[in-house]
Amino acid sequence: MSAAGALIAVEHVSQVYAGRDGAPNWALRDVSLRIGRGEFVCLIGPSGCGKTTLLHLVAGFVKPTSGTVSFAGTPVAGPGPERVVVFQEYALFAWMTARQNVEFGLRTRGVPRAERRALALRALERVSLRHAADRYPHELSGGMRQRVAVARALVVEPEVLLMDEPFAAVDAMTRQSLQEDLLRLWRETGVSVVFVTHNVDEAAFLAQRVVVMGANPGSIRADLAIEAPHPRDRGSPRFAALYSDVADALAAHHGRKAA
Ligand SMILES: Nc1ncnc2c1ncn2[C@@H]1O[C@H](COP(=O)(O)OP(=O)(O)OP(=O)(O)O)[C@@H](O)[C@H]1O
Repeated sequence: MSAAGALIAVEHVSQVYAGRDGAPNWALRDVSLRIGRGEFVCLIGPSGCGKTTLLHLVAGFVKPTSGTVSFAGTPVAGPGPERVVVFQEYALFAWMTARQNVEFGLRTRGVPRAERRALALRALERVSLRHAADRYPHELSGGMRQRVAVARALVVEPEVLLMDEPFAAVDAMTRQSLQEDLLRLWRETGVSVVFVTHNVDEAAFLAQRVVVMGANPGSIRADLAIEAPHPRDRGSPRFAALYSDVADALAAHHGRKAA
């Protein structure tokens, strides 16, 4: 994929912060990554390897120390509705109902009230939460809150969802159903997904491509194509093989098996 043909093109990006001792901390060093339209890519790696930094560069929250980040052939100069971020948790406004939270992004874009309402309800329907539209975040379970966050992200019809460990804070059963829902929404909308996780099972279940990162300096250590079609059956020998491929790539670069 050429840089011009890629939806997201990260070219020789480094991001340096001042460390505690004053020495440079290479959150990312010379990272290049191209992601195509409609791809589902997981970024996996140990704490501190720069996964969130990379996501935030694509989101336009920060500018790289050096190198370039482009989206659809144009340099990223700041956040935009075509690139929305879904955070791990607590990203909903506590004083707004589920529907008002979903409407928020549309309000800032000047969509008229009646249309906003209809679009928000449709987005909540897509995540099976139409019935909870008038509830406040504290009246929703963790899984429901993340469904609202996904509806809020999708309602603006982004080209890419940038997801930062979005399901890390919920229990295992809820997590699996959120993963299945996300795959369905990805299929239905054609949106691209860049999904940060620490979890090998999650990457093996979701991704078409797993980008393995390492720390000190933050960099890409392996880029694995996962060719198995969705839905993937966790009980199958094929899934066990996928899981091992991802775990082995992580272990090869970090000297141990991940969870
Ligand atoms: N704003 C900042 N100022 C200073 N250092 C930062 C900043 N943001 C990130 N870092 C440092 O950059 C490195 C990469 O951080 P980042 O959060 O991107 O890693 P990560 O792989 O997402 O980690 P985790 O899995 O723990 O969330 C870390 O050493 C972190 O301390």
